[in-house]
Amino acid sequence: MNEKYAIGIDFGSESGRAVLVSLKDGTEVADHVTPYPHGVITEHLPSGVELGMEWALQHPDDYIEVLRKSIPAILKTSQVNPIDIIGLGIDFTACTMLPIDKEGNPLCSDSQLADNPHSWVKLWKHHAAQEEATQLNEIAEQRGERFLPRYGGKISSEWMIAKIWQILKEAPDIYEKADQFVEATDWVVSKLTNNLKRNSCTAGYKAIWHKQDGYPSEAFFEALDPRLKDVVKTKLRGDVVPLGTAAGGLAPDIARITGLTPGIAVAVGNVDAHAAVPAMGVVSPGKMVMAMGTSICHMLLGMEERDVEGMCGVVEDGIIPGFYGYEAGQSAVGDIFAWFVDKAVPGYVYEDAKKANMGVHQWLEKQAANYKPGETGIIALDWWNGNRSVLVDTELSGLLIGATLQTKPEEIYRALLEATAFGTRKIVDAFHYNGVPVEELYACGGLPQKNRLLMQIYADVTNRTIKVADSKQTPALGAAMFGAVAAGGDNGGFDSIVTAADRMGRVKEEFIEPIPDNVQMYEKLYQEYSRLHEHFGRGENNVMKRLKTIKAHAKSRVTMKTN
Ligand SMILES: Nc1ncnc2c1ncn2[C@@H]1O[C@H](COP(=O)(O)OP(=O)(O)O)[C@@H](O)[C@H]1O
Ligand SMILES: O=C(CO)[C@H](O)[C@H](O)COP(=O)(O)O
Repeated sequence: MNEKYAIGIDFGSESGRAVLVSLKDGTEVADHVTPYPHGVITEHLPSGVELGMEWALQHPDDYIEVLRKSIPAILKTSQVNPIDIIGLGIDFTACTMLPIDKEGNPLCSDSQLADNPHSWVKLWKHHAAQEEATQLNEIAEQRGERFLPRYGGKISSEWMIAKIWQILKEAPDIYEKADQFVEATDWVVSKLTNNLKRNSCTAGYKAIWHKQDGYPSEAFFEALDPRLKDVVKTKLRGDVVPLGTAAGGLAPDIARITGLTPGIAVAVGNVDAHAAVPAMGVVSPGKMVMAMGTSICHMLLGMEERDVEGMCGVVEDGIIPGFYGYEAGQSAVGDIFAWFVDKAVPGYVYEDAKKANMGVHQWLEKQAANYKPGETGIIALDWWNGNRSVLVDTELSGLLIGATLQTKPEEIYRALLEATAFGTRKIVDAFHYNGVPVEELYACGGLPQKNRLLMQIYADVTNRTIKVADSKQTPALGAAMFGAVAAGGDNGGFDSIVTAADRMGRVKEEFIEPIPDNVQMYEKLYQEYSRLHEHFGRGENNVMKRLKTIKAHAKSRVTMKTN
């Protein structure tokens, strides 16, 4: 039999990346990135319609553009015969969701509805449904809903039900017109196969679905809003199927635009961070996988269902069959560094970086590496995009403390790197001291490849060894592995994701080890971080929320004046 291959496509926040991998050993034969033409839509729709605060949308055509561009590109570079490509899998940011009509078309592609922002794809980091999430949590708590502890005590505004409820409240006509609400990962798979299948991973982590209990009861939805009573039977209808299941064969029209063979197995959708776990060879407890990019998702396997404060969720078989999959996360990490570089760095840094033939991030990293832990005298809270774990509050915001007239940009940059590491330490501790041990860390995503100082700080702050992915596109590799599982062992693929991980998953040989002196100093700084975390994060001082309210009032007064 010829060597067999699979394709994985990782749909990120800014771009989609496809890889073609050999099923012999997971070698990435070719990869290609397609930036989304419309990027993340935060201020106004392409037609000019203005968006509110905390909105983040995407254009669904951009996902199809990734298929159209990246698949032919990897076929061309690799020169692999399409006959030997037996499976395809995708992973996506989540909860990234959209309303579709009866034919499966996004409502925003209807010109009558396109000017309504609620007809568009809501990206995971759309945070404008916080009011709904807060109310949902209050009602769930009053009713003693069993699902709440499985989500660390709080359902996030990033997730499906809060987003659907926001649509219902603010655009009841869009809610009415939506035949279904779907995760973007399931929608793209439906375009690939002409078959809409809901995957158990996004349903479990993002839509409060449980393997034994199903979705929350009608009575719960009715308590939220009587109009939501039958939302599960109507707009969330359809079977929920396990990861690695084949959604169907590749549709002929997609085969035509991509150059792939019609009918090859396409796996049901998956989530980016979750797909990365088997791609690093992680199929057992004790190993926390961090998908480190614009944000961080922390993934961990456990043998039993435990309550952990502020985790995003625990889902049986949610990552690897046979285990409880735990997820937590930080809603901004690389994005915080990007904010600093784009919006707050003085011009001379750009000039010096240019003279040194370096990027601004690299230049700042090099300067920041000259400081010892504690030497900057500053500390930050990493809440530039709210807090996902353990506080689960998107209304929180950033804080920098200790700056003086002598503070340099590289010191602030270092403090921001450290703040994100402290945020991860909170998450590690929350699991480790609540019966889900974390012995070592595994890192993938863009950041471990880009910033060595950041990775050393993470090892020092958490006092744990970090193993780094040996793949350029780890989630896409994982997605390809699920594609090969969907194809099945008899067709040259695999019978289980564990076998696929054994053969194809990998990490680099060199590990990042904590440095004992740094560990000691960071322990002190972490205590300071924890004090600030409790003070500003648990209601002792709600200044961040008050500032947001003042801002909203001030903004509405400006709008009134200009109208
Ligand atoms: N040298 C660097 N050090 C730290 N962060 C960086 C560096 N270069 C880019 N970044 C940040 O990395 C993030 C992109 O990460 P990446 O994993 O490539 O993307 P994504 O999260 O969309 O998958 C951006 O937020 C960017 O600001
Ligand atoms: O919540 C998620 C997964 O559960 C998002 O997909 C994730 O945070 C976005 O990832 P990235 O920053 O790597 O694009």
